Amino acid sequence: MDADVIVVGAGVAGLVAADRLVSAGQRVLVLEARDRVGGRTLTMPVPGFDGVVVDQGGQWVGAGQELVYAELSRFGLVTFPQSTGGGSALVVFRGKARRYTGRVPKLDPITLLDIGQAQARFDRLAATVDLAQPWRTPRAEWLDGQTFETWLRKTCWTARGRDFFRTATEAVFATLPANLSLLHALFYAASGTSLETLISTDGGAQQDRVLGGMGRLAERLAASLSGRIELNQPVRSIDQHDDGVTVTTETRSFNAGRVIVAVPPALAGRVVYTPALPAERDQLTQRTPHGGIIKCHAVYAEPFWRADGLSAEAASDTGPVKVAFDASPPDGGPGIILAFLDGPESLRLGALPEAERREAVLRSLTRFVGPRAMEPVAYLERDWNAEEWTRGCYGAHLPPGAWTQVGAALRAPVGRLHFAGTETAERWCGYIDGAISSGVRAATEVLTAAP
Ligand SMILES: Cc1cc2nc3c(=O)[nH]c(=O)nc-3n(C[C@H](O)[C@H](O)[C@H](O)COP(=O)(O)OP(=O)(O)OC[C@H]3O[C@@H](n4cnc5c(N)ncnc54)[C@H](O)[C@@H]3O)c2cc1C
Repeated sequence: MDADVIVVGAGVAGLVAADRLVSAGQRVLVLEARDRVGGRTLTMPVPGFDGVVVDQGGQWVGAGQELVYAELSRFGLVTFPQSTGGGSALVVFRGKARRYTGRVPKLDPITLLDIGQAQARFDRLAATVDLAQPWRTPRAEWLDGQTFETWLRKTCWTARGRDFFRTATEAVFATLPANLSLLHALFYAASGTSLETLISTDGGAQQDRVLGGMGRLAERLAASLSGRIELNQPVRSIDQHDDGVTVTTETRSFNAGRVIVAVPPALAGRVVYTPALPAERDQLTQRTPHGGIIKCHAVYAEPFWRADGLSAEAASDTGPVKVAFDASPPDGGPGIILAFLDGPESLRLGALPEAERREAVLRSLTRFVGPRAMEPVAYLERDWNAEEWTRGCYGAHLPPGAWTQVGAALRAPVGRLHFAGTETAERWCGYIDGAISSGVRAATEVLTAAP
């Protein structure tokens, strides 16, 4: 045996699972396809600015994500508020830009009333979701038998109200409401407290950033697992037999007693299993598509928008950039704007030559902070749709029928195989907090499983 337990995937979920198993005295080996750890978290230096970094993957930690705060503080990593620079946020709706402070964007009263009534109905339904077993939610088949878009068309009184939720859905799920089952939208929101929490900065999921970057968390976890992680080892097949499991990568084979597969379900479905996994599990992995994200950072000599009373936090109902934030370092230095290309826009722009995409992104940012947006001193982007070992972000979403028909296979172990990853989390599904809890849960499953 090469290890008691092999963990496939060195994202936060896999690293946390390995960490907890090692603490419990298990011999662990982590196999990672990439040449780095961290998966969907990745901190990169900004060229030309010593010590300045940007997070090209997951970056925020927010209200209710106690597991992330605890894990960060264990490694001495500190956070600072997203809203450091002050200034007004901006909403560009129907071509009209409006500044606002606080939580509620400045829209006309009828639209705000409509958003309020639809959100209240959504919250009432979300409160009924069984987070551990969404398919057991009251009226689960009815909720799962329609898309979020269908529900919005029935529920919102105004086109503007619908467009608000469409923009919010793209920002949160990186896909259109037409692609989500209503049950999934409700589950995901309840899993992260509420839709409002998911779209909010102060008191919400975008509350704090990590000094030095969120990528440090995976680096610290990996350092404490030193010698137990093999990089550049894409797992191609997993064979279960009477006395253990053989995991085969492109170049080597490894044996262990049990395996934790800590990769998103769609990618887990590309591994060849012997014997074949139960049909329900295979069908699940066929029905967990990813959203689409290109995360872009435009770097300027200074955060010039602050002199205009702007925070660089902006949302728009038209793209290509629909959501932007200030990503400048907290202690002076360059000004950095983070711009998301999400959903179908990310696929469309991802197919363009880099220079054209950059031009489109910067032009889009001029709507938020003016013409100086066109003259960055540096520009970085990461197309997560094109990344071989992610293939779209922020994570998986479930289309109609998937939760109620095959959802039970999401985290059910199969023989000596266990499943982790943020997609399997009950709380903060899709977020780093969910990745942590899933790693802890899978490690506990292994430790309590019959030998
Ligand atoms: C642009 C972006 C912004 C985000 N923003 C936030 C945020 O602000 N806050 C937040 O909480 N979350 C955010 N997220 C989501 C968050 O990053 C993820 O939920 C979390 O990192 C997922 O961790 P994981 O370990 O479950 O999966 P992953 O990080 O995807 O880890 C899976 C690992 O498995 C590896 N792998 C895949 N296939 C194989 C194979 N066959 N063999 C071996 N290894 C394999 C991958 O390389 C990867 O390292 C964001 C994500 C993205 C992409």
